[in-house]
Amino acid sequence: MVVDKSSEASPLCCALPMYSPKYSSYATEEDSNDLNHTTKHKRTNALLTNSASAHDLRCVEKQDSNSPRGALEACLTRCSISSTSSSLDDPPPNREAIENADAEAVSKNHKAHYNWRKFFKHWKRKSMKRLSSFPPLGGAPVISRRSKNADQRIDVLNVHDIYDFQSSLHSFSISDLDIATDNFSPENIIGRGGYAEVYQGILPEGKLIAVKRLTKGTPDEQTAEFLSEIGIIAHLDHPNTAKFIGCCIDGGMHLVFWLSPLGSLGSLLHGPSKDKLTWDRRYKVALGTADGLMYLHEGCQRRIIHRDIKADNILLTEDFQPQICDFGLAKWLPKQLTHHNVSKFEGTFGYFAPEYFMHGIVDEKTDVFAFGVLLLELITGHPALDESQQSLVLWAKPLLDKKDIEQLVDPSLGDEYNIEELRRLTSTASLCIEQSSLLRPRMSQVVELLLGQEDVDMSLREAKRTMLQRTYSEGLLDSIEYNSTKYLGDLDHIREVALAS
Ligand SMILES: Nc1ncnc2c1ncn2[C@@H]1O[C@H](COP(=O)(O)OP(=O)(O)OP(=O)(O)O)[C@@H](O)[C@H]1O
Repeated sequence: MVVDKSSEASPLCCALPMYSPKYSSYATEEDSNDLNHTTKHKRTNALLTNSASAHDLRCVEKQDSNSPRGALEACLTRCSISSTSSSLDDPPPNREAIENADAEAVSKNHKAHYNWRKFFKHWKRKSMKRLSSFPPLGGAPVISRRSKNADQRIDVLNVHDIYDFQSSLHSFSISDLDIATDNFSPENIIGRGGYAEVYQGILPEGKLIAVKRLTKGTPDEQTAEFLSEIGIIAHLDHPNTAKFIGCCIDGGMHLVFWLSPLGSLGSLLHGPSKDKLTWDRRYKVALGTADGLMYLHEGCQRRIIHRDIKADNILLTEDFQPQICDFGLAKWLPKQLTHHNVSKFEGTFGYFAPEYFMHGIVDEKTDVFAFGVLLLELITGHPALDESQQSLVLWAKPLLDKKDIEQLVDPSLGDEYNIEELRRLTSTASLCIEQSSLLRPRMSQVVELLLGQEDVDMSLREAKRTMLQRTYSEGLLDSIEYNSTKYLGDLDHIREVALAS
């Protein structure tokens, strides 16, 4: 096997060629109800093939270095090069079993299984309490070729290397978590998502935790979700991102976070405790979420696109500091790429940017669009899609265009809001939900807009004016021409296809 020297060596730092198939059909929809509640979450998967088997996921994502899991797998594939001298005692994959199948695909599949089994087994064996699991993004260990002699022994990144990084992450045993959650008692369930059940728990020293136990899908799908999420969150360190403290791979896949005592913004905004969300707190949530998203897009070593920004994925600390959570769909975007094309259609209805459901395009601006919808939710108190599937964006847009902003304010706030802050929130929301991604601000501009930096607002509006002039003189630009009616039509079409399958 040849080591690909063109790619970086860190399991979390690979920059392999991008795989960008076009999606062709929409297949499944899962409803999930957040126990904290009320917002109806819908996740759709548009699949290249007609089933979402783990094999499909692996085949698609294995080549996708922008997925943290893909990058981790690429690293571990390299680890397998030295597996003959490994001290691990797993048997190699059974070659006979794959003879009658598509040899290449199945053998890749086996290798991935083998690598992950080996990794997890080794992880458990270390029986370490301190989990020094993943190297920091900047400190990529180097893959080196020790010899090119006949036996092709190559000294590559070893599983041990992955451990030799200091980290404050904790490796929990299943009994730790059983004790903390009272044997995963249903009474301790605080949230349910498309892939997981989340339990609250308490550590012996009295600290409160949230244990995300991956429950849906096949073991391979759970592994995929686990690795995708862990590949991102293990590197995050910002006041406005969820606080990941460790994991457990006994008896299933578990991610452990500090508990956010108020649960999700969605559960509060659309639940019985809505009155806690005063205007000041809403404004704080808007600013903090914008800061967290700016950190993901512009402050991390690699651009991270969250892909599922929504009220249910914003947790709240006891002082209403927002924390972005659920990085199961997140993608890295290498510097040299303007955007990423996804092959699977995933996310949440009501928050999709037009270019995402038209062309599968994912970049920072798709998150910006979703953030705009979130701002509208904060202002209006309406969900992104209501029970009759009405889109908040389409309801709010005419009012935003007419600057009839007071009509937008959540009636439960009465007159208890700051008109200047309302202006900032509505004008920012209006820019974020522009049909054309080019006209949407970057998150750093969003933060400035929310803080009242007029010049950003002016420059964005000037950009829009220029673009419109060009549009009329040079023929209509698709993105501008893509109007609300078409947006609604496409949204309906996608919904119909998803529900029909
Ligand atoms: N650290 C935490 N503290 C408090 N509540 C939490 C925490 N993490 C998750 N939750 C609750 O659990 C819910 C589901 O969590 P999460 O979104 O991570 O699961 P998921 O299965 O990945 O969801 P999705 O279907 O959006 O992908 C959240 O909306 C929130 O209500």
